[in-house]
Amino acid sequence: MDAINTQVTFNQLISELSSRLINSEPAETYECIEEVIEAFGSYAGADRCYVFEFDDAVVNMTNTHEWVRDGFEAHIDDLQSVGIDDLPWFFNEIKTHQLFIVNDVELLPPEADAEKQEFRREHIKSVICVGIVAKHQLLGFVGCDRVQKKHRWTPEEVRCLKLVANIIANTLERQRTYAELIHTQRELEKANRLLHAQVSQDGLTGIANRRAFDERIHNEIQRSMREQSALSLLIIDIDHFKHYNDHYGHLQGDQALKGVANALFDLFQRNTDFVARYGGEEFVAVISATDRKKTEDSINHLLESVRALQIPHETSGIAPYLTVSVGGYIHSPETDEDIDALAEKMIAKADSALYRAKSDGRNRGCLDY
Ligand SMILES: Nc1nc2c(ncn2[C@@H]2O[C@H](COP(=O)(O)OP(=O)(O)OP(=O)(O)O)[C@@H](O)[C@H]2O)c(=O)[nH]1
Repeated sequence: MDAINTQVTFNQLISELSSRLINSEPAETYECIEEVIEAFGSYAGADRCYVFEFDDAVVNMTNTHEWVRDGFEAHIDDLQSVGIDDLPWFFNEIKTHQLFIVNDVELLPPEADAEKQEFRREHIKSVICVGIVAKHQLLGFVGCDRVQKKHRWTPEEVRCLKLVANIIANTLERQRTYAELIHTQRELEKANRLLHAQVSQDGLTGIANRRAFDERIHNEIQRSMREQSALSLLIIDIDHFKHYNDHYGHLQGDQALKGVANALFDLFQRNTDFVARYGGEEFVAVISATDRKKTEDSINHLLESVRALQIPHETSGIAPYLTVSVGGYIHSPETDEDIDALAEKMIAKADSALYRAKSDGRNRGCLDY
């Protein structure tokens, strides 16, 4: 009667644990497996119950879960990354039959000498292990030991341990699939970030391109509405760049564009600043949380930093080196302005200020507000 009661209790517990495992989050799975082996260990009157997992190459096995009866020695720390060659007979049995039953360690055959020595070292008298197999792949095994005295494993205990191995196999398989899914998801996110960086970057100069500018100006307009702070937009255009190209050649023209882009990039380093190549020999800068004085200072700094590059431009007619003209517009937003319309208006205003700077003799800036 006692045996029947024990069996009923075990079956109930295993059924509860397997439904918990089905619904468990990956973080809870570890704990659930510990409870499953504890349930089996208690049911089978074992002194120790454990799970080993093989590595991908199936050359090493690691004790990943262990339950020990109170007062018995735990071995999990000694049994990390154990070579399967250390226990060849055992491994062959598990691989071939997915089952290893020893009622009396002292009666192991001579070819299992390595196993006998190991079991003696761990004071094991009887041992049973069942392979954990998922999708025809041997992932590891679950087993238990009797240390105090020998035990003849019953067919019912074998059946129950096979059930436990099956539950663990499904759980590990699910965990692996989950880990693979997370890995794939991370790879995709990384690829997307890279792609986004590529489509937002200007191929020649390496700074942001017009597409990135369009996105940024919209975000900055939203921010300036939220924070009720002024926003400046500058359009920067290289003076007489056609003459430069005609005189020095297109390749050197490219180098000059890179030089100007780097100088602008170095200048607009604040988090709230942004610079992009707008197209051809035109650049744009967005300055957030600013005011008229700060914007004028920025314009003067950038005119000066391009002059300071001292890129020779013999055919400029303005200076012996490369210069730029700047058109700027500073806007203090109302709360409910149309963002697209405002972006267009800011570009048009900065563009007409640039036109004035060009008409007034170039190598200078004009700011509208
Ligand atoms: N090397 C090089 N030149 C470019 C590139 N993109 C545009 N350009 C040249 O930039 C020049 C722009 O000429 P324009 O629009 O007439 O302007 P500009 O000569 O600078 O005259 P202003 O702006 O009025 O001072 C053209 O000669 C284009 O070929 C580029 O990627 N590389």
